[in-house]
Amino acid sequence: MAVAELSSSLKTELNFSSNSLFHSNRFFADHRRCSFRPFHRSRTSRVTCSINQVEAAPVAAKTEDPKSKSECYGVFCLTYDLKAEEETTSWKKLINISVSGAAGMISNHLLFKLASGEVFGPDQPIALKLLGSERSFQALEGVAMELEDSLFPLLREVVISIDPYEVFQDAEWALLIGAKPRGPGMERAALLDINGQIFAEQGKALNAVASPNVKVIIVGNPCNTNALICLKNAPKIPAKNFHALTRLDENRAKCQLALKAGVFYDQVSNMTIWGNHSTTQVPDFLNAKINGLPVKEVIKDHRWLEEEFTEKVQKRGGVLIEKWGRSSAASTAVSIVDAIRSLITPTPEGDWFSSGVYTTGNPYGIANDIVFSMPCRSKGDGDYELVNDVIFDDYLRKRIAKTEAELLAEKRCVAHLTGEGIAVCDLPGDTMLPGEM
Ligand SMILES: NC(=O)c1ccc[n+]([C@@H]2O[C@H](COP(=O)([O-])OP(=O)(O)OC[C@H]3O[C@@H](n4cnc5c(N)ncnc54)[C@H](O)[C@@H]3O)[C@@H](O)[C@H]2O)c1
Repeated sequence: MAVAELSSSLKTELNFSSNSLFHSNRFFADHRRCSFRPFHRSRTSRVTCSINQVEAAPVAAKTEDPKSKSECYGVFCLTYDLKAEEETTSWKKLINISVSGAAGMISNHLLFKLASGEVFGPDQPIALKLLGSERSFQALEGVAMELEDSLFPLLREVVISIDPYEVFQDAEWALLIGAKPRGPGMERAALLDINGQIFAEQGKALNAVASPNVKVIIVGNPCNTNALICLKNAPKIPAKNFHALTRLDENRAKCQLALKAGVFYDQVSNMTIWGNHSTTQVPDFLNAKINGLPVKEVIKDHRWLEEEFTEKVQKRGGVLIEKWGRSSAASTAVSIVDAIRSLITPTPEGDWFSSGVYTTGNPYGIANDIVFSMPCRSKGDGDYELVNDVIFDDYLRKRIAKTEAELLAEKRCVAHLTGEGIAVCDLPGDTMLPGEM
């Protein structure tokens, strides 16, 4: 490049930079008054944009010529001149929700549920901070465009980036979905390592920039061990705040019991998934209830419960992949919504829900220092407590021991990512399903 060209290019860059800064500051002032920020494209590989949404009240939209603002994007170029008194006073304080793997299939369902208000409520404005991989960045822009076109009043801000430190800034919820799929012939140990590294990095980023009480739901597989890696790399965040998603398994188990008993699935309660989100998981029919009665009193076919039911739930994901040609996305998104709702609304009296949580001093005698799915209850404050009144029999104990052994082996296999020394991979058999566990 000729010197003259170079200097002109640099000038343009500098102009762009100071221009962006100017817009940023100006709009930030607007943000404080009106609770929104405009799109801003930085010169790095990251793009940050913020959706401007306004309350339903008709307000004059002050538009500048979109073409004159090269850094803004579609609707983000509009600056709505809301008067302070027109602010929606009934809305709660905005919450920051970070989602990784935001251009993936699960997120494609989940983000629209979050933005619509069906998860956090119709008076809860949200900011969505979306993390993608370098490869999926363009698709992430497509996601932002679709969110933009959906005109969700509660969606106040959208950030898209490939930098977890940017996306997790002040996150109050982190929904970690992005992970590499298990390729054909890939060893489980290799998957644990590849995805473990992603979750180690994201744990560090959460530790550095997220809200200290951020609630983290790990969906990307193998989710229990990814959750363990993530929490070990985020020592400032309480280990109790990390969850591995086993709610889809709980939902699947409820559905199978309802089908067998000939009742609608809302009659099935107290369903625990014990252990790993893998084919060693234990759907607990001993403690589950149908119409308030123990399952074994309603379904007399105990052979079906022990053999067919358990295997059906364990392998449901694999069967679905065979039918669909891809892993479950919509029902997974629904189960993430269920998992969040279970933490922000009080658990109905006598019932519980399943979540993969950190084992420390649990009442069931399960090994400490792993992430294990167990029965939980919540007061609706984002926290949970373990349920005490569950019973065990030999069948249940034997099955639980198997899934526990698998998780302990997975833990040894990722010791290099949890700061616990040299990894030793002695995984017991290949129990996970390809593509989904
Ligand atoms: N726990 C469960 O119940 C459950 C159920 C279904 C699927 N899953 C798992 O969820 C994960 C995502 O499933 P999907 O169907 O949405 O997959 P997908 O392949 O459609 O999407 C994953 C996205 O994550 C992105 N990604 C990869 N690495 C990333 C990183 N380091 N940071 C940010 N983004 C990254 C990819 O580019 C892709 O866009 C998979 O690991 C899958 O096995 C878990």
